Amino acid sequence: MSGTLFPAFGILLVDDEPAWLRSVSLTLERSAGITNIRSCSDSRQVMETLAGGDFGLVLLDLTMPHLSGEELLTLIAEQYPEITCIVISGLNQVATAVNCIKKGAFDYFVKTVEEDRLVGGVLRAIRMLELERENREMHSRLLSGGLRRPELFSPFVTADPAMLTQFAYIEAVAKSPQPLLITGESGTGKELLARAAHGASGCKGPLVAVNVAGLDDTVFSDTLFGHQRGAYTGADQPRKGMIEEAADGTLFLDEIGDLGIASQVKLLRLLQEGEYYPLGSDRPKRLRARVIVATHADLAAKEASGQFRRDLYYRLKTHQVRIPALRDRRCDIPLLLEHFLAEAARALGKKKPTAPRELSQLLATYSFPGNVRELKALVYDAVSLHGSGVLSMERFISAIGPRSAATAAPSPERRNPFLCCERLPTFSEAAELLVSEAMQRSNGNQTIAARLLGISQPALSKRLKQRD
Ligand SMILES: Nc1ncnc2c1ncn2[C@@H]1O[C@H](COP(=O)(O)OP(=O)(O)OP(=O)(O)O)[C@@H](O)[C@H]1O
Repeated sequence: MSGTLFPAFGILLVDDEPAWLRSVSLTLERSAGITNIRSCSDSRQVMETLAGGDFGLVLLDLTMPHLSGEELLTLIAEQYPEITCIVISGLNQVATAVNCIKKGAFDYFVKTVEEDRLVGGVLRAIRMLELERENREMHSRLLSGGLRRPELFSPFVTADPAMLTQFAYIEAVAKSPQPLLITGESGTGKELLARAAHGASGCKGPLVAVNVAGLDDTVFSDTLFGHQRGAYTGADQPRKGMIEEAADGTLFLDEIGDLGIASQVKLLRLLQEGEYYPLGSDRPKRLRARVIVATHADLAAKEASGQFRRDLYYRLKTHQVRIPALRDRRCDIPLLLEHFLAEAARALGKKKPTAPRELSQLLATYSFPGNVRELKALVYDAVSLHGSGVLSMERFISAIGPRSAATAAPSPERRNPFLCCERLPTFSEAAELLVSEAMQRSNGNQTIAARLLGISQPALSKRLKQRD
């Protein structure tokens, strides 16, 4: 839904009857928001027109003076195999239809067919072409391995290959009118990524963010769809909905996993039909914004337990990116630490402090349930208390200590590490193993190893001496 034209490629209508061209063009625009349309009433100009523009789809009349639709179908298939043709004929003849399909037509409609079926066929072709384009784009992106516009992702500090792959994916699907689903734990950067996706879409309009968690169905409808004056008691003034505010831009719905079932139905209808009714109005408005949704929740699990509608889930996950948790991309921790130290020092008007070596080691053992946001807050807190010289570890130790990697809630498979041991180790064997593991994880730093083990540093030192 970039700019104002949909789809991103052109659709050429070919028919020798100008009245029919006007009527189809109007139908496609009114019922499906299709605006990237050009018409041609002279069959001899079709090939020249195709040569001059970025066309993806041609709607072709069969019976025309000079060149027939079937002749054009053959020419287009030869010279522009990437263009899809739909034949629209005044005749309902099975043999002709079969012949056209054999020549490569995507579909065949009779002019008297109901509008809905024709529009449905055109939308199907658009969807297929979009998927093909995305596929090609992804393929070339993977082969070239680079980003087209790396500056869009510059707010992200990362060297993680999985993150960089997600950026390439975001660029590949940037112009798709289909929704984009961003998942990831709280604080991983979902909103930051939504902003990058908005930038990559090239849409001229704004990004309008709405946190839908906790909105009841009426507030949800009012916020998104707006209302007319007098729509309900207290609606003294008309109100534009967020969908309208986001026109030609992006509507970002955060915390989508917490949306109630009634509102889920409304969102699905909006995405399927591309239109909505402001409260109190019986005149539909078109959705002219791209929709990006984000959640920290496990939508698959919510769908399985009946808390999230399956049809909406499938619709939303057409394009999906998952941002890994910070603990799963530990190589980013030192980079983010340096970045936030410099950023916090700038913001607080201080000289950038030097981080002690042990700090990186301590952070490397921590599970960061609040992800990047938590690391950022920790660094800002420490820098704000900092005087001069080397940054103190104190704030980090007091914040991280009680919830460090060793004491964080264990995952189910780690709850009992002895499950697979046929013979249980003795107390002293288990203690020895624990000490070795802690020393390894802390790179030999006794202060950190002691914290991991939940004992004091002198107690650990005594144990280590006993080993020697
Ligand atoms: N890779 C990164 N580099 C730099 N800053 C980042 C990065 N990831 C996240 N941030 C920063 O961390 C903070 C949290 O990011 P953001 O709000 O996008 O997370 P979120 O996943 O949307 O969180 P929530 O689920 O709680 O809404 C922001 O200040 C953001 O700028």
